[in-house]
Amino acid sequence: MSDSRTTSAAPEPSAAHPIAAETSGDHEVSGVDIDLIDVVKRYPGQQKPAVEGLSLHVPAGEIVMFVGPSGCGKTTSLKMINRLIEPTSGSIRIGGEDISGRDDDDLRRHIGYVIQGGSLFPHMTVAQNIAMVPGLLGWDRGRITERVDELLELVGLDSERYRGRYPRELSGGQQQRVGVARGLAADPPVILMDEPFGAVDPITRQRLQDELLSIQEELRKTIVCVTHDFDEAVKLGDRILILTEGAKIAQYDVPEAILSNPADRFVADFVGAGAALKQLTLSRVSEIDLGQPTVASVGDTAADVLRSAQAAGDDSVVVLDAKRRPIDWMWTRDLAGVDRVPAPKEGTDLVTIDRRATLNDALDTMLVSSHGSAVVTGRRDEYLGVVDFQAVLARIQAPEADEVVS
Ligand SMILES: Nc1ncnc2c1ncn2[C@@H]1O[C@H](COP(=O)(O)OP(=O)(O)OP(=O)(O)O)[C@@H](O)[C@H]1O
Repeated sequence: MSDSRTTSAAPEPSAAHPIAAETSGDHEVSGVDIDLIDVVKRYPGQQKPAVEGLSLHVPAGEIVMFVGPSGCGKTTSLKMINRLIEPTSGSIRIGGEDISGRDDDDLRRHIGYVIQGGSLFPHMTVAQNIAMVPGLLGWDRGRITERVDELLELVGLDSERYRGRYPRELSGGQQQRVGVARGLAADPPVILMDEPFGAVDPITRQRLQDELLSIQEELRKTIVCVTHDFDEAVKLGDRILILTEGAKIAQYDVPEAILSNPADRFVADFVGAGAALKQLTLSRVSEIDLGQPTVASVGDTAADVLRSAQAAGDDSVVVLDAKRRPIDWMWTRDLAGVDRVPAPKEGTDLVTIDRRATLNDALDTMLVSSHGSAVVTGRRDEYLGVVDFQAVLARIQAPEADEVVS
């Protein structure tokens, strides 16, 4: 069953600032604790409660993933945290404050909510969608404009280009990014997500997940996220909550513990036969020694670049832009006949991987790369190096990886 962390006592409410930031260690935690105490939800006309007495402690600044079979009560449990659904009994505390006493509209303005597809208002621009909650909270115009630009940047969209667009003028992945920006807009300490990346293709999904991890590294919100995808839960979750029918806790623990020590047969079945392989999802690209092939900028003298590449024994060169973001990955043979390093050809879309991506993601990306390896980026897409199969294998076979891949 659940570990001791599921039943810690709820903190005392602070009368002055019930939903305020906490600090822990080196990192500023902007999230707050969430506590569910014996929460029951019985829908009218239903024989059995959808949620039969859920008690749960979500620590400030962590991502907790809710998983479990269809109909087990994940979404009902999530929506009770922002009172989109009212519990039949029990209590919920956010930052120590019992939310039943709060005005529900006001509560929802202080809790981010991100759902599948972004659910943007079609008649509003990107900027208007993001600005909605800050507007309702009475922020002044200048502060809102600044915030919209900052958030678009944070979710990887160029503000100039996208702030005036309507949702129909965006791809599914971009709409989802705007949905995340909107959820973060008023800087809420708590963000609830329901299948946030369910509607996008696997590569976009992977990028959005990486971006969420990157944002979380900076902001340390408390995030509760429902997913159908167990791999996503392992990748994103500081903890995973596995529920059975009636939102009963089958196991609540860190991903490593669930994978290596499932609490019972139900969890073992749920985790599935590929548990050892899934552990690849626990290792990140950032743990790997990256290769450092020759780099160049557009316009560099080709002969100089070739000489450096040959001296280093490289058969390819990574081309960076002025902000050190990778834009092309050329074979040295293609430099032989030119004077200067050319700009990437029209339509070149270099596939890169974020350092927070998992080794599973890295293997997927390498398989579609013509180089058989992948260019790795860090904060704000800055170039870090290159990862190849040998490096991934070396990581998996390293002694310290034994407990990860057993
Ligand atoms: N408005 C409602 N009225 C009556 N029953 C409902 C209502 N909403 C949900 N239920 C029932 O409550 C149970 C839990 O539903 P919930 O949507 O929370 O499950 P879930 O785990 O999120 O499911 P899924 O993974 O399929 O989205 C289900 O049996 C569902 O049929």
